[in-house]
Amino acid sequence: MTNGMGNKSVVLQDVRKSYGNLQVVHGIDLTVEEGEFVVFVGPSGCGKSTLLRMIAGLEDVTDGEIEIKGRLVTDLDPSERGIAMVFQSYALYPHMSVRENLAFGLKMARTNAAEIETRVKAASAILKIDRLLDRRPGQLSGGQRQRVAIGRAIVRKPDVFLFDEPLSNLDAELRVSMRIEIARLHRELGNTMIYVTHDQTEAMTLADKIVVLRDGRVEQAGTPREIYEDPANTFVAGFIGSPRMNLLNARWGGRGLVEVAGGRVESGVSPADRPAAAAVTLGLRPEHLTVASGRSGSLTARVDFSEYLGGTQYLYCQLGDGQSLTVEHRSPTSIPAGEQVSLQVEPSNCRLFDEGGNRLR
Ligand SMILES: Nc1ncnc2c1ncn2[C@@H]1O[C@H](COP(=O)(O)OP(=O)(O)OP(=O)(O)O)[C@@H](O)[C@H]1O
Repeated sequence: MTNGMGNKSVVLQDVRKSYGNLQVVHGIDLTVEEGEFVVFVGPSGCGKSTLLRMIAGLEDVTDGEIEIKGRLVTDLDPSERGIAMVFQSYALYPHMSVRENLAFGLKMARTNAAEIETRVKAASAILKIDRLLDRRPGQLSGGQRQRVAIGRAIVRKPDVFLFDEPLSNLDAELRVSMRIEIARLHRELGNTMIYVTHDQTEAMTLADKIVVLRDGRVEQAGTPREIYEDPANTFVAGFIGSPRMNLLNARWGGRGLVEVAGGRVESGVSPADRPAAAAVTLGLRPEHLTVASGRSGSLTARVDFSEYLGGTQYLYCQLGDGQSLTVEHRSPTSIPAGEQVSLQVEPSNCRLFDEGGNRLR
């Protein structure tokens, strides 16, 4: 392992987890840098929470090693790992005041009273909950409870914050404001944070690095921009982005051309040794398709349904061969259902994948 490297905060080496005969995490290697905000994202059941709980020490590791700040922690108790975790359920003590909730962990760790007072004061100022200190959790809104839960993590001055879907019990508006609060907190504290969510907007907006998981494996890890612009496979391409990337069945036409639904699209990609007419998947993001005038585009589609959202319009279309296609249309003139449209795409915006779903470059 990387003892004493200093800039590595959390290192996972071939981490595996099985419940009985069922393996749910299949050998994950990951390095989280000091101060980095890393988001684990993926569909339900992909193993995000299990992975986070293994880092926290709340779940045994079946195989592999976990290191935090240069220290091997695989077999240490949660309290010995220098981490603090914030749960979706808040996990506050209902019979204690906010002040007592914040102080409780420190009391248990025999921190002296003056120090507890200082830390509680500092944390409640950061989270703007100073005026709620004498209330009980039952007298707080959901957002305020989550602030207290985060405050309880802050007072412990952990090396690493672990968040398990902390905003999923909040309503849509509150989620947005708490998301911004968490981003601000990260900027102010500068700690390493690892955050689990199935919400791709949270992943895109909060992360320095997104780790996309599926079935207990890492599909891709990278900056939000890398994940969005340079997806490694059709799973990542389809998972991140809303509305999702169009993934069209197509055939390789040679010399950069892709044949799809009777049209030919210049893909800008020329993968070596692709036999002519080999099946490929053409990935086109809705915002990269533009409605061309007349028939000058490379694809023709019929608009089945359209949604007007003010600044933009989503066109749900069908290609000649029945494949569906979503187009994000940004123009003052809206296009009604039933219309035939000619669509154009820049070669630099085409993403090509092989039959196994892996990216062709
Ligand atoms: N105690 C357990 N016993 C058996 N299987 C479990 C146990 N806990 C989790 N699993 C299984 O492990 C897999 C990963 O679960 P995990 O909770 O980590 O997924 P997740 O990605 O966090 O999903 P979600 O977004 O739904 O919370 C799932 O298939 C789940 O059914």
